[in-house]
Amino acid sequence: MSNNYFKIAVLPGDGIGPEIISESIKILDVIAEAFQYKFQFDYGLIGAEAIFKTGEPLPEETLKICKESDAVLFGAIGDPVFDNNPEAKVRPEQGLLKLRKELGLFANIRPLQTYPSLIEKSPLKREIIEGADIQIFRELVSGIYFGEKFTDPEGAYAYDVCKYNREDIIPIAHMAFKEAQKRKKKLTLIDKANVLDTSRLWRKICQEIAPEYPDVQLDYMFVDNAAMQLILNPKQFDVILTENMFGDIISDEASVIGGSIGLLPSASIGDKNALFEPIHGSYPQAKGKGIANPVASILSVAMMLDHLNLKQAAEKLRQSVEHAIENKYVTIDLNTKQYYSTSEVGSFIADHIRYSEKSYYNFENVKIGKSTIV
Ligand SMILES: NC(=O)c1ccc[n+]([C@@H]2O[C@H](COP(=O)([O-])OP(=O)(O)OC[C@H]3O[C@@H](n4cnc5c(N)ncnc54)[C@H](O)[C@@H]3O)[C@@H](O)[C@H]2O)c1
Ligand SMILES: CC(C)[C@H](C(=O)O)[C@@H](O)C(=O)O
Ligand SMILES: [Mg+2]
Repeated sequence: MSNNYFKIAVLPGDGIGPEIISESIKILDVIAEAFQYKFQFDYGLIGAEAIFKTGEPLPEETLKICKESDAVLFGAIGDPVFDNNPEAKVRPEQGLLKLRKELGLFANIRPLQTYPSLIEKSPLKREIIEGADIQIFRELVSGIYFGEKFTDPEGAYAYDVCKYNREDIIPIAHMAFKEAQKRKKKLTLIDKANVLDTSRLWRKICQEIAPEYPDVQLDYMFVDNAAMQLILNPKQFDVILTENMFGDIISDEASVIGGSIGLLPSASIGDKNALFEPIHGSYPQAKGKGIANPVASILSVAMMLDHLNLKQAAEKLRQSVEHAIENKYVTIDLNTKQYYSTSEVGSFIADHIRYSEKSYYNFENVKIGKSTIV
């Protein structure tokens, strides 16, 4: 791999997945041009679309493309056909879970921030959310999602086992401590240690590791209280560390602070591979309507650029997203009176990158619509 050529596996998936991924590809095309990189896009089937076409939620070919990539760009999966049928044995979500496991993506990082012009869009009060800035570290390949499961054929009972090994916890705990060191030096482990053995193992291991990070304050919070504290006083959090299912739930909740789940990106990191996806799902009600917010996917691209060490491009992309948001160039989830389509928002961000990247286009002020690029 030369340092300006990258193989990107692209898995659009279901529902709004293809629409938001198109915008991310639009952005990557502009970044390639502006910064002189080359991205090779290898598309793969996953989720319901893959089941309909191949019978498998994660075809071998898709897994191969992902394993050979420098990064995976993932849209969303899930379809009401399966959501509404509890008897379905083959399900779209199995594709994503298998992919995470096969690629060893143990750490799912979900950053949350607020934007000044969107403060009023959150149902929470300004003084509560203004300045909130949280990084959630969610363990992604163990716990109840991956434990033994069983459904009695008669339908009398079913179970899902939640199991954690030390080795599942140690690497992500170190990552979270290191991230806290770079930030406000506060790490909150969210668990249910008053009830669950697995949670007590998480606490024990975090206590063992903590002395290696003497500058980081390690706090604990039970998940039920955390669900309340997140919307009562989100600014008390800096870095959050938690297990798989708690992380899934509290990150959707945390998205309310930012104004829309359509803004929240994520990075799923393993030792060899990495995948970038919004935290939201396939939002099937919006499929094909051009109303989905593409920003979560576009910011996932920014996380991907960081991961590929293309820091300048990542920074430019984030600035361009902020520029769109500050200029109220947003989808309907963020402004029901004046809004733009999925592709208009993507194009606005792409144009801002294109025309403001002075190293490539040597001019200072270009007008796009009502906004001046500076
Ligand atoms: N990573 C994934 O692919 C992923 C994540 C979550 C859910 N799912 C799947 O998605 C399907 C739908 O699940 P759900 O309805 O619980 O969750 P969802 O995230 O798809 O949608 C929940 C709500 O969030 C809002 N929303 C989501 N994405 C948005 C966007 N880009 N722009 C604006 N608003 C947005 C909408 O109001 C929507 O009704 C299910 O099949 C589920 O399994 C997949
Ligand atoms: C679709 C589902 C398997 C997935 C999860 O629970 O991890 C989703 O909710 C997410 O947050 O990425
Ligand atoms: Mg989720």
